[in-house]
Amino acid sequence: MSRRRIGIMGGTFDPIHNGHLVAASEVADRFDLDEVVFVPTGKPWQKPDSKVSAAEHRYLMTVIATASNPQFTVSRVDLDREGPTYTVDTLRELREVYGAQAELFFITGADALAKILSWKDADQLFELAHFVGVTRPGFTLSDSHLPSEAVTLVQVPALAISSSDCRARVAAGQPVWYLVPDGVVQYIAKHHLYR
Ligand SMILES: Nc1ncnc2c1ncn2[C@@H]1O[C@H](COP(=O)(O)OP(=O)(O)OP(=O)(O)O)[C@@H](O)[C@H]1O
Ligand SMILES: O=C(O)c1ccc[n+]([C@@H]2O[C@H](COP(=O)([O-])O)[C@@H](O)[C@H]2O)c1
Repeated sequence: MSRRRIGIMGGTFDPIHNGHLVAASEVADRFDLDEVVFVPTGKPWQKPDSKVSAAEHRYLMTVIATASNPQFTVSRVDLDREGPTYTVDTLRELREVYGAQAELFFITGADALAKILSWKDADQLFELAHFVGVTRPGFTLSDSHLPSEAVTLVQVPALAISSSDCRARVAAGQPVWYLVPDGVVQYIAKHHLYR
């Protein structure tokens, strides 16, 4: 049996937007992945607490956004673990879930990749998964600070969308249609998020 190839898309997803989905879809195609698991962060310790929406809202928006794609799944590992979210823990837990034979590919945008050496136990991350850095408008994609065999850089269609811009648009009464999936637009309105 061939080894399963699993992409991991970690993020705060406050809210999940089409930039996340396009990046995951593109990497799934290039790397011939069997599945991409979206992992909403529990406590993103490098973002200010007061600014992050309740975990269950972020989880449900991620489920809604990914529901129509048979290759996409959502994991609660980071939401259900106590304390700050560290990717080193995420990768260890997902290794247990998917088994020793699975190949794991952790997907990060250019901004996240640039900061990866500030993550907990950064030196161990590259033994736990292969890292895929994707282009993102406004950021320079580089792996010169990282071990060369551990990272692959991939160009994805440029979507100049960020969660912070989506939140600001909702707060200002501007539309987020076509920046986030339709179901997420409706979820945000129904729960009065970002007002
Ligand atoms: N438009 C995009 N294109 C490519 N990658 C992206 C894009 N937006 C986010 N990412 C990547 O997705 C992952 C999760 O991002 P996150 O949930 O923090 O969204 P964000 O838009 O960066 O949020 P915020 O604006 O609140 O900081 C990160 O690795 C990030 O680099
Ligand atoms: O492990 C860490 O210390 C660490 C620090 C910052 C971010 N991360 C992970 O990077 C991913 C993207 O994070 P963010 O903050 O850009 O949404 C997400 O899976 C986070 O858990 C991980």
